[in-house]
Amino acid sequence: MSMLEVSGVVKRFGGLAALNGVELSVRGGELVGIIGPNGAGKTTLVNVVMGVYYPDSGRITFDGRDITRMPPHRRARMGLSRTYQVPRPFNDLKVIDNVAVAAMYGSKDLPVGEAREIAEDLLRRVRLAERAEDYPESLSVVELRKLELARALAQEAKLVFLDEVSAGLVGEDLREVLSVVRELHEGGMTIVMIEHVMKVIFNLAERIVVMMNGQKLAEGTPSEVSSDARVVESYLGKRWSEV
Ligand SMILES: Nc1ncnc2c1ncn2[C@@H]1O[C@H](COP(=O)(O)OP(=O)(O)OP(=O)(O)O)[C@@H](O)[C@H]1O
Repeated sequence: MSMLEVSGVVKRFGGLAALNGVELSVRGGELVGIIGPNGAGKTTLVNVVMGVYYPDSGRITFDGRDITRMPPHRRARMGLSRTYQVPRPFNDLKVIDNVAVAAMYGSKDLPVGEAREIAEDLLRRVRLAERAEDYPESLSVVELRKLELARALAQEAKLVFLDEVSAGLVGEDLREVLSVVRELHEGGMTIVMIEHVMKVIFNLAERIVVMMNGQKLAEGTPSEVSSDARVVESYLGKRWSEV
């Protein structure tokens, strides 16, 4: 059974249908990639699943419950989480406390000591343990991305959306973040990666959903999608290795 099921979701902003009947299904433990050009509706899809906006029509279920009109904090408590394109840590808190605060947010009566233990464990999982006692302003871009990941996972996440976790990273930094994502996936986390470019997720995602104009244009394994005629014609016009 799917962990997350998005069916027929429409979200309009004025006259524009940012989402125009989107279908998405994610099974527990999967790593799914969502790609598409600027304005395809990727971020709006994340926002609608997280409850930032309610859809104009359609239905969203998570863990067997209809969450279409559930408030965001209750979705978070059910284990839905996300990272943001632009990390927003608390700069006056140490790295470990940034994660501990995220663990305490919304969960009733979690003692500080336990929140710090959770934070320590998460920092190890994202390979940031050695920076635990430092402040966010001293972190590099890739380290900030890892902090953002740890914060997103802190509330007992079951499914996490990674919104362009690779943005601005190249070479060793890109490989490092992607191997952290791979390890989280291997540890059982359900992950949906939103990316601009296919090559970032080609070797990582089991399944790729291509979005275009608020709809799903294609879906399949990375090799199926990259040889799909509709995708090549309407989205690419160039070789996958270039996008
Ligand atoms: N709050 C909003 N108000 C009005 N229009 C919006 C809003 N959010 C998104 N849109 C519009 O909806 C469409 C889809 O935007 P969205 O950000 O979801 O695309 P995207 O695929 O995430 O693109 P990008 O890769 O640039 O982030 C765009 O035309 C955008 O301008």
